[in-house]
Amino acid sequence: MSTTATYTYNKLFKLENGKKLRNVDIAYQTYGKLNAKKDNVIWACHALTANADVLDWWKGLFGSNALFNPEEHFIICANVLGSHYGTTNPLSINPVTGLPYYLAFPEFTIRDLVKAHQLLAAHLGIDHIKVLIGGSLGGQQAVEWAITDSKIIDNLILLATNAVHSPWGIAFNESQRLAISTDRTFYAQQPDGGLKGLKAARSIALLSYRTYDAYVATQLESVNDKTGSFRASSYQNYQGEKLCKRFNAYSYWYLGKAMDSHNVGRGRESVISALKLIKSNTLVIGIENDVLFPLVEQEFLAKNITDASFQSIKSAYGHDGFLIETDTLTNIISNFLKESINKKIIKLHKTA
Ligand SMILES: CC(=O)SCCNC(=O)CCNC(=O)[C@H](O)C(C)(C)COP(=O)(O)OP(=O)(O)OC[C@H]1O[C@@H](n2cnc3c(N)ncnc32)[C@H](O)[C@@H]1OP(=O)(O)O
Ligand SMILES: N[C@@H](CCO)C(=O)O
Repeated sequence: MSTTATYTYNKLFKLENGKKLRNVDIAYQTYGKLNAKKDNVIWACHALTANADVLDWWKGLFGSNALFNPEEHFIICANVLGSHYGTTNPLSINPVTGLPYYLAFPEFTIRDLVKAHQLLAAHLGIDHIKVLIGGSLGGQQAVEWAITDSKIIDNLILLATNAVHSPWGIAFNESQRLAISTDRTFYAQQPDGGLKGLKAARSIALLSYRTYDAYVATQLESVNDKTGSFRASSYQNYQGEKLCKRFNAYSYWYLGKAMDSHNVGRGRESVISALKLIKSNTLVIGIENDVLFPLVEQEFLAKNITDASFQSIKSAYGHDGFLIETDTLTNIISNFLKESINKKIIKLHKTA
């Protein structure tokens, strides 16, 4: 059983920067049924350009016959604030002006994305999450959520993510915004504004999601006599155009800024003391040749979250491997969840 729905938060939604949004829509999908004990919730947080349909974009890990399946679990995934897929975003109508926001949309942070999803959880009557999982920007949300409300999360799974977005990551995002800003249609504020810029931005982003080896494996020329029209060039164009067919430049611009804002130490004693607030049983997974979120960032998370273990995986894809290496991830995560049950049994014996 799957449900696609939108929850509208009718009160003023106060952002971290103090600005307010009215009537925030939160688009979400659920799969399966909440059991009587309300202890089978799997909440997936999506990354930069995905949507609420986790069974579609995380096939292999989510789906019938997969580890996270709707027969056994109540799976929830919500589209993030500012994104293109149904949640309030820069193309939404500003109730004050009656016109789309475009660049009048307020900037927001990862904490705002989490706050919206916490409101949705309250609306759905979810007060206990068996597994909270996310990769990349999804992992940034999951770690923030766990810091603010660890007691409701039994198991936290963080993939290819970090505690603070790095100068390197911010530089990639800024380069993408520079590409969008060279497209004058972006400032015309129309639904398809900035699409040429978005195409270039995705092409830049791809370089951080893939690796040298992946390009050699998939885009190497089979002949030696070419001086132009290279496969790698065609691939960059194709990938840019593919995103433009399903996303908008304004959401992309704002979501990159939200990613830049990610710093679990902001307004708290320190990054480490913020991570220490997480009491959930935690698994951190990194990808060996991830150039955007290098392993050192996941090692840092695992070292400073009290009850955390760390695993690294290999992926020819690099960073995007967290979306693709679902067989390996299924093995690692199912072992982690089995150990989590054992830990619970040991704890029960100790307290009995
Ligand atoms: C409505 C929706 O689609 S919703 C959301 C879907 N997306 C998401 O959820 C975001 C997360 N997903 C992703 O970022 C990506 O889908 C990933 C990382 C999982 C996989 O990326 P892909 O682009 O599928 O893989 P890859 O990098 O191997 O590229 C393959 C594509 O490039 C094309 N391609 C490969 N080489 C070339 C080339 N030299 N020239 C032109 N095209 C090429 C392939 O034909 C293929 O095209 P297709 O996507 O139309 O089938
Ligand atoms: N490829 C991912 C971003 C990488 O985290 C996406 O487009 O959502």
